Amino acid sequence: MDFVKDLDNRLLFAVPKKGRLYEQCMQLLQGSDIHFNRRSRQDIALSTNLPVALIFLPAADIPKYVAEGNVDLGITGQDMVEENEVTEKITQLMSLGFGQCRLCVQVPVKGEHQTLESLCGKRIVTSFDAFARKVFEPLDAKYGKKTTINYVSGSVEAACALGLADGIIDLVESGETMRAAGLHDIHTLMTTESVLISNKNTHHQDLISKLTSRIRGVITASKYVLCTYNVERQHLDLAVKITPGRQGPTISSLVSHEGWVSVSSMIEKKRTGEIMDALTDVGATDILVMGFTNCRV
Ligand SMILES: Nc1ncnc2c1ncn2[C@@H]1O[C@H](COP(=O)(O)OP(=O)(O)OP(=O)(O)O)[C@@H](O)[C@H]1O
Ligand SMILES: O=P(O)(O)OC[C@H]1O[C@H](OP(=O)(O)OP(=O)(O)O)[C@H](O)[C@@H]1O
Repeated sequence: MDFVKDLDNRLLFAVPKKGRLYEQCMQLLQGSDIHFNRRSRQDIALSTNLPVALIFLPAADIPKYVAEGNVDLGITGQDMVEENEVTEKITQLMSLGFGQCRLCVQVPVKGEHQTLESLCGKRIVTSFDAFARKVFEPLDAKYGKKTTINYVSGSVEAACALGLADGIIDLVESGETMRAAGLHDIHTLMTTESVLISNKNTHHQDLISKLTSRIRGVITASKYVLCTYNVERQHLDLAVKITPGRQGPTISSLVSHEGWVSVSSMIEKKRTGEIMDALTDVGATDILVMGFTNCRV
């Protein structure tokens, strides 16, 4: 296939080729009806139903490609955007609600250096060397010291045990990797999650709006469920307070039961149990909760 020719006029959409964000990105693309066939080991896949080409890249490189206009749209971590120092050069379209973790300075639990000041002038190992410089350069200037910052691309937590570092800067989600390495965090530099970003001068604004709206629909659908129930009209006010909906509930009369209405409302998925209990308490019956895979609300 002549990819260069086939890429002409397509929106180039960079997604992580592996790692922590990969699976959820693939689910997001599927939910957004962006169809493609990716052949084994190929890093470019043409969409079969939209003028889009998916470019599979390391998450760490995506912010630069987007900022420089090599691709139009991308999914990566907010941490990667800041590490690449391109926050001002890209448009951040939306947070995607996965890949949530913290970027932390970590040291051995029983180590000699337990504060940033104490680490100043010592050795730091990290994949986030720009962040590390931002933290330690001001301290170096203040204390007249020179902190050594060494870049590694992965398994950062091993550095202290190997005697290569006095502290590290890396991501923490559950904290399992950190604890397994005998480390604890002494300072959080940022909290992060995955983000959808675009190039500021892309010629594909209309298509980006369309894709953004599809992706927002999938994310919203994952957070909400549709709740329907019947309730006596005299208790409707109480019930509506429990399920106000995003823009007010839909209410229709129940022809077969005089004085009763049927209510349908979106509710937050994580509050389902609590809401069903409260509806039962105000006399609602036939309470049904249904998930949906996509929406435009
Ligand atoms: N443990 C985690 N929990 C949640 N999100 C994470 C976690 N680790 C990384 N991320 C997010 O995923 C992004 C990519 O990290 P990941 O470790 O997958 O990178 P990678 O180096 O491309 O992959 P790999 O580790 O497979 O080489 C990070 O920038 C961060 O935003
Ligand atoms: O707090 P936790 O839930 O244990 O997650 C944190 C770990 O996840 C990431 O690494 P990943 O497993 O993606 O591999 P890597 O070290 O090769 O980047 C990150 O770099 C930490 O090592």
